Amino acid sequence: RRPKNFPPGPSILPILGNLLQLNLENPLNDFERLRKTYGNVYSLFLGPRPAVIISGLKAMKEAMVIKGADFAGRPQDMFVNDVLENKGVILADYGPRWREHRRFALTTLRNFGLGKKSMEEKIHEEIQYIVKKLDKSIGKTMSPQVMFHNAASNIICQVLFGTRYEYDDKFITEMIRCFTENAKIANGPWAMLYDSLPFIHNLPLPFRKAFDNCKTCQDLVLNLVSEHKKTRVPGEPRDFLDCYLDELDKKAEDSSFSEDKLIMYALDLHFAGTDTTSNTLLTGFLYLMKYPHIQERCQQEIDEVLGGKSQASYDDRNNMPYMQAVIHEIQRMSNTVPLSVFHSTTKDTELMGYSIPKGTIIIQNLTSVLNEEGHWKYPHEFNPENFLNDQGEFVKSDAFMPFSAGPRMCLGEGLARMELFLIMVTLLRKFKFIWPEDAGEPDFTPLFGSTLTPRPYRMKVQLRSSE
Ligand code: HEM
Repeated sequence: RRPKNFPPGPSILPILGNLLQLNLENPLNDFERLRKTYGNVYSLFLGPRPAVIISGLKAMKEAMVIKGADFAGRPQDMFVNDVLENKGVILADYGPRWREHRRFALTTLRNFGLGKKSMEEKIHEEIQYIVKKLDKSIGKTMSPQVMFHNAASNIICQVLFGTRYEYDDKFITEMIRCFTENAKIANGPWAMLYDSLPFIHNLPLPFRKAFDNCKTCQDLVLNLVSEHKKTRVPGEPRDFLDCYLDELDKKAEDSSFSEDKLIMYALDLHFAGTDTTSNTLLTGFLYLMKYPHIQERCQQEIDEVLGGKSQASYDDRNNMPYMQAVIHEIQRMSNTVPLSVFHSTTKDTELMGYSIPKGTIIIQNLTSVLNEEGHWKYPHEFNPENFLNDQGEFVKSDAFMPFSAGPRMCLGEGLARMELFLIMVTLLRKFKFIWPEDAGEPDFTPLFGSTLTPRPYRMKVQLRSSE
């Protein structure tokens, strides 16, 4: 039964809660349907667990920004917590461990170049491998899926492990296989059933695959940690792993750092930095092929601004309002992390007049903000005008929230934005991307999971200089 003054919602069945009201393969349409009936703050029961679904900018801001600390927890007893053994930073509950690890990641990313030229160089180095791959496909069609995943993964690998991997290296192929599978299992039907029906936890059901995948990744990173321990010079860190090992040497008494947390932490960052950026790029190129006139206008602006420069720099974005608008529109429409990462309330609190007890699961329906009417000129269509004013200047609405907002907001936003800009500008400067004539119409219905993934597609690649 709903507690007093709890947000409204559909009637609840014993044991199953509201599971039967959701399409467990992809509940996004159900969330929207229920929002229309119950409003921007409503509740559902995932089995016996109450969850509040927040939609629309006003309620989202009240929860995530104005009352940020009240809503900054993470549930600690769900499928994903069991898979990741309650370690790492993404799922850490609001408190000292999360705060120290988050601060450490931000400092380390900055020390290894984020926000500086050195990170741009690392990204450009990786782009050369993408270019090489595309060069080999000139005049033909190719599938960009693996290429973008590998590239995004390598960029974060350079920071984490001080190395990049060839695109067919076992480390990277195994990691990406595990990540992509787990991203789909994590918000999928078996995870929902696991969260709702505790008695199935030990049964040999398909969700076990996620545990096996996680174990595979842990072993791969464990090997890297062992190698690092042999070759490191304390106090002279080469990468994130070395920095963390240095931190362990300090052995502060009340420190929340430990070697077993390091493995999952590195995995967290690797996963968060790979599946998100690459799926955004994949959706982006799909739109640019669907709308060749938008692709051409980007190329025109890139040519004008870069002129004879050998490569784009991140600062060039300030002179490229159209390209900026296109990248933001791609992020808005690709809606890569549609339900954010589940939060929980850290104390009894209120939202839009409703009472929400401590420990309630909070689901952010980011989709409902990214396409909310009243905030966008064209909420339901791909149109860079959504980010341009009448003078053609780039403007960003508060409702642009693909990285969420508040204390738990994505800590990789800076890196992701730099990657998206440099990769898209460099590739569009050199190549033209064409939807193959025999491929029918592009299908924009994504595959659902913790990240949304466009359906596999092929693209035809042409050199622009040969036009
Ligand atoms: C287009 C790319 C990306 C998108 C759309 C994205 C989106 C998100 C979202 C929606 C969250 C959940 C925020 C919340 O719970 O309120 C998140 C969290 C997080 N992201 Fe990203 N992300 C992207 C790229 C990255 C990259 C490149 C990294 C790697 C450095 C990263 C690391 C993280 C981490 C560590 C968290 C957990 C933060 C915390 O719990 O305190 N993300 N991201």
